[in-house]
Amino acid sequence: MGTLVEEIFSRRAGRSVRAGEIILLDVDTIMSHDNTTPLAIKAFREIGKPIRNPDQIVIHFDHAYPAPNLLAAENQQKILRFMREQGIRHFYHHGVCHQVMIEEGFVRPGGVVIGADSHTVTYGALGCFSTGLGSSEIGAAWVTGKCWFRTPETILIRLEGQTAPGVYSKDVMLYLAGVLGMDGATYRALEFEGSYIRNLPMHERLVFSNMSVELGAKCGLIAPDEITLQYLAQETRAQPPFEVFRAEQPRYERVVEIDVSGLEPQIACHPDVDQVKPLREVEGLPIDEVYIGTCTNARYEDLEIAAGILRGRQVHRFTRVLVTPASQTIYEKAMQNGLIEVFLQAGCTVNAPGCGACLGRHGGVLAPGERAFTTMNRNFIGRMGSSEAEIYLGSPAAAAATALEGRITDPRKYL
Ligand SMILES: CC(C)[C@H](C(=O)O)[C@@H](O)C(=O)O
Ligand code: SF4
Repeated sequence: MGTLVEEIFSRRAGRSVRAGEIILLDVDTIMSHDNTTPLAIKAFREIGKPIRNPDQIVIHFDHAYPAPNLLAAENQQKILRFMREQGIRHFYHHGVCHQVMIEEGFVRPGGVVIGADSHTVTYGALGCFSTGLGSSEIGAAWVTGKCWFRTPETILIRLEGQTAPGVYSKDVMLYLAGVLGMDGATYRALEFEGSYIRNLPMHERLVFSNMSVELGAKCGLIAPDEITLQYLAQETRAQPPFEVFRAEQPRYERVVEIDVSGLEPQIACHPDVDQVKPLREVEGLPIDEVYIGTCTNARYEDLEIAAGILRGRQVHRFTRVLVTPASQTIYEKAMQNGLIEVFLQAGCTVNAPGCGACLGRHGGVLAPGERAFTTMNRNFIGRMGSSEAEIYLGSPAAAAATALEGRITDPRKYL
C-alpha cells in the first residue's frame, strides 16, 4: 500500500514502509563504471572486509571507452585487475551502462538497484527502484549487500492526452523540467502516470525516468504494466516471473497535471536544463556540433527517427554530426536495418557505443565559442568541453533537422 516507492520498499522490507522512514534494504545489484569504480575500490580497501557476493556487482566501461588518454587507460587497467582479484564476472564494455543494465536483465519490476552514476534512476521506467550514489557508498554496499535510504515523498506527474506529430517524450520531459525547475523534486520520488504514459512505448518512458534526476529526484517510477512485461520479454535477458504492482491508496505530496496534446517541440537552452522554451523561439541559431547519443536518447527508435529525417539528405557542411548508439545491440540492429548506412551517407560520424561526447572528455569535445545541439540530458557550463561553449537539448528528430540545416530547426519541417 502506498506510492510506488513505498510499495517497492514495503515489499522488500516485508512490512509497511512510509515516506520519511529511514530503512536498510537488501539490494539486488550494485553498478559502477570506469569513471566511478576507482573511488569505490578505494573505499572498499579502507573498509578492509571481503565482498559479500561478487555476482551482485556489475561493472561497465562506457564513460571514456576505449580509453582516450593514459589516465583513463591506467584506471581501466586497475579496475580489470580488481575484477580478476575479486572474481567479479559481470563486466561490460558494450555501451552506456544504463542501457546495458536493462538489456542484460539486471533491471526488474520491484527490484532495488544502486549505481555509482546519477542516471541509475533510468530503471524506474520498468518499475524498479534505482538510484545513483557516491562511490564510497557503493564500496560499502559491495561489503554489506545492503543500502540505507530515506523513503522519499512522492510527486505525482499526471500526463494526459496524446502528443502531436514531431513531439516526443523528450519534449514533454523538457517541458516538465521548465515547469518544476532544476530543484523542483529534490530528494522526492517522481511517479509518472496518466493516459499519455499508459500508451507510451518503453523507449519513450525511459526518458522520463532518466531525466528525473535533472530535477533532483531520488527516483522516477512508472508502474509496471503489459508494455513493461512485453519489453522485458522481447528486449532484455531478464527472466520471468515478474512482479506487477501499482500504487494503492497513495498519498502524494503534490500532483502536477499536464495535458500534452497542445505541446510543440521544446528545447532546453544554455546553460541549464530548466531554461526550456518552444524550440520555434530559438530557430535559426547556428550550431557547430549535433550529438545524437547518450542514455537519454540513443535507443534504436531514436536512431530510426533521426535516420528517417536524414535519409537521402546531407548534413550541413560545417556542422559535425555525431551519432553514438547507446549499446552494441542497438548498433547492430541499426546496421542490419540500414540506419548506419543512412547516417554515413548523410555525412555523420558514427562512434562506438558508450557515453561518447556527453561528458566532454572524448568523442566530440566542444571548443570555446562553439554551440551544440544534443539529445543529452544535461547542458550545464563546461559539460561537453570548453566552459565557453553552449549546449542546447532536444529530441532526436530536432537534432536531425538541425544537423541538416546547421542551425536550430523545427523537426516538423522534415516529417
Ligand atoms: C561520471 C558520472 C559520475 C556522471 C553521473 O553520475 O551522472 C555522469 O554519468 C554524468 O552523466 O554526469
Ligand atoms: S551517457 Fe551521459 S548522462 Fe548517460 S551515463 Fe553516460 S555520461 Fe552520464
